[in-house]
This record gives sequence, structure tokens and C-alpha cells, in this order.
Amino acid sequence: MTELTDLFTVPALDQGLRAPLRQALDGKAKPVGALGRIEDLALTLGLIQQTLRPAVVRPVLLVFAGDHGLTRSGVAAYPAGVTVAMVDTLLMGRASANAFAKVVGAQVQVIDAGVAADLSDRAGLVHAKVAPGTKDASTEPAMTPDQAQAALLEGAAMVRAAIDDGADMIALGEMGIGNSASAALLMHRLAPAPLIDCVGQGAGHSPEGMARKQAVLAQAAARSDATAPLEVLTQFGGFEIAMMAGALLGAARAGVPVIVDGFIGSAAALLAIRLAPNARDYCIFAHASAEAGHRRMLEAVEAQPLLGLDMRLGEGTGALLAVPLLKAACALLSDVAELKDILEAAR
Ligand SMILES: O=C(O)c1ccc[n+]([C@@H]2O[C@H](COP(=O)([O-])O)[C@@H](O)[C@H]2O)c1
Ligand SMILES: Cc1cc2nc[nH]c2cc1C
Repeated sequence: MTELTDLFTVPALDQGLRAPLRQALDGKAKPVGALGRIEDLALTLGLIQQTLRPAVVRPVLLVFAGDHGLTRSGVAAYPAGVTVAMVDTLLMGRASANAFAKVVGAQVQVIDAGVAADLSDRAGLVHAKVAPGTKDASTEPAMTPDQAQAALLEGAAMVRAAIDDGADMIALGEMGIGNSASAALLMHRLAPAPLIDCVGQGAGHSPEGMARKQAVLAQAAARSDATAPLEVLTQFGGFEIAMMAGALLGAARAGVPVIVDGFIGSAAALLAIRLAPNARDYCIFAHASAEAGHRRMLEAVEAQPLLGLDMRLGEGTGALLAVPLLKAACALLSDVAELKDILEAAR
């Protein structure tokens, strides 16, 4: 329990380097402010890493996988078995996330946070299963309070191991059929926002499928009036979302920047921020997902995403595409000449 209290204690970001970083950016060989939000990104990274020379050399993507009991009530169009099939694809290096990771030079780790199938024989998989999937949140709590806490702590342990191995940037991804339904319920209670504004297509839905998803989620929401973050997580799931939130808090506590992916990743970030508001300052929101509700969720955490590519895949694919922007922001501070030298040469 003490460990959990520790996890929720994220120190406020030290703002001491803000002025020197601004000055360094203004002093680079370019018109003041001409690199727009890349300059803001450089400043953010400098503050998080507490240096005038931030670096993103070893980015690591953690992909948390989990199954959702809500799928038994028909919230997802794709079969629940796709979760384990995609875990295997990720382990084989053949998922979109692997392809993008290769392009941007990131390492990928796949974590069983709560997949229903027994995956103990899978080589290369990080085994952190809290339970074989959540319960159906439309009829009962998704998990027990103990399981919620265990998942948060596992996520933090996972990120600590990655940082000990040299990771200087953590990207968070997920795989879990049905998890856009859990994420919608979390957003509904934690943003907060009307449920109807939180429910989107997920991986895809027919109009009838959407109507069923909305009805099932209304039933889930009617079952519990929870608004406290830990209780909301316990009621609505899921294990991979809990683990992402724990990982985010662990990274923030270690002063390591976190790239948040799409709708489900942002729900995990929202949960982490409601548990420890200072965690917000360690997050970089990669992209605006095409999932309805994501824009509003981003507003709830006062985030302006870097990219808008109409993506809604998950796996951390959007987070990975933001990595080159982060590297460019670092290179601006480390590699670019000084404006004063340019002006002198121009005299
Ligand atoms: O990241 C997003 O914005 C996003 C939006 C919609 C769906 N997804 C992915 O699709 C799955 C969830 O969709 P669903 O319909 O099964 O709830 C899950 O594996 C997510 O990674 C991801
Ligand atoms: C094939 C497939 C791959 C995914 N990756 C993340 N969510 C997904 C959902 C589906 C259906």
C-alpha cells in the first residue's frame, strides 16, 4: 500500500531551467520562434530531463495487452481472439508498431497485462498477467481493487526496468479488443464528459454495432456511480490501461518523458493524471486519434497533440511517429549554430 502511495507522489516539474532553455532556443541560428512547437517540445524535454541538452537516443515502446469481459456483451466488432493473435504478431515483429519502431529506431517490448489465453510459453513476452482478462463491466466490476493496484504497480515496475536498461523515452502502446469501451467509460467519469460523447467506433462498427456498444456502456455506467480514479478503474477496467497508467507514473517519477498514443493511451494518461496531477507535465501527446471523443479527452488534460493523421490503430503507432519530432527538438538544442554568430558574419 505504501508503494502505491509512493507511485501517486509525482514531484512538480522543476521550472528552474525554463528561462535558460528559452534563451538557448531564441539564440539559435533562426528567426526567434521560427520552429514553432518544435521549440516548445525542446523546452518541455529540457525541463523533464533537467538539462539544456535533452536527448532521445534510446526510445522504448511498451505495448500492454489485455482482454475485456465487455466483449462478451458485444462492444467490439472484431473477435476477442484478435488480441492474442496480435500479441503473437507483435512478438514476431510483424505488427504496424514493429514496422514503425524500426523506422524511428525504437525498441519494442510486449507485455501480457491480462490476456485471457495462457501465454506462458511465449518467448520474448513480458509476463505480468494480473488476471485472464477483466470481468464484463456491464454486469459486475471489471476487476478487484487489489488487481487494480497490482496492475498499476506492475506498470511502474516495467518502466523502471526499461529505464534501468537505458531507455530515455517511454512510448506507451496497447492491444486489447474491447478496450475502446473501457476507455470511453474512464473518460466519461474522469474527464468527465457525457457518455455519448465518449463512445466511438473503436476498431470499427456497423451502425447496429455502435448502438449496441452505446447501450452496453450505458448499462455499465448505470451500475456504478464511481468518480474516484481508482474506483473508476476497478469498475470499468482494463488491465492494460491500468498498467499504462502505472508505467506513466513510474516514468514521471523517474523524470523520463512519456509519449502518449491515441484514445486508449490517453484514457490511461487521464487516469494517471487524476491519480497524480503533476504527471501531466511529463506527458507528450503524440496525435489526435480519429476515434470520436479523443479531441475532448485531450481538452480534459489540456493537451495539444503533435500530429493529426486520422489514425486509430493503437499499438503505440502514433506515439512512435512522434519520436522523430522529439529527436529533432533535441537536435535543435545540441546541433544548431548560434544566431549571434550568424548576425556577426552578416555585418
Ligand atoms: O489508439 C486509438 O486511438 C484507437 C482507437 C480505436 C481502436 N484502437 C485499437 O483497437 C482496439 C480497440 O477497439 P475495440 O473496437 O475492440 O474496442 C484496441 O486493440 C486498440 O489498440 C485504438
Ligand atoms: C487486426 C487488428 C490489429 C490491431 N492493433 C490494435 N488494435 C487492433 C485491432 C485489430 C482488429
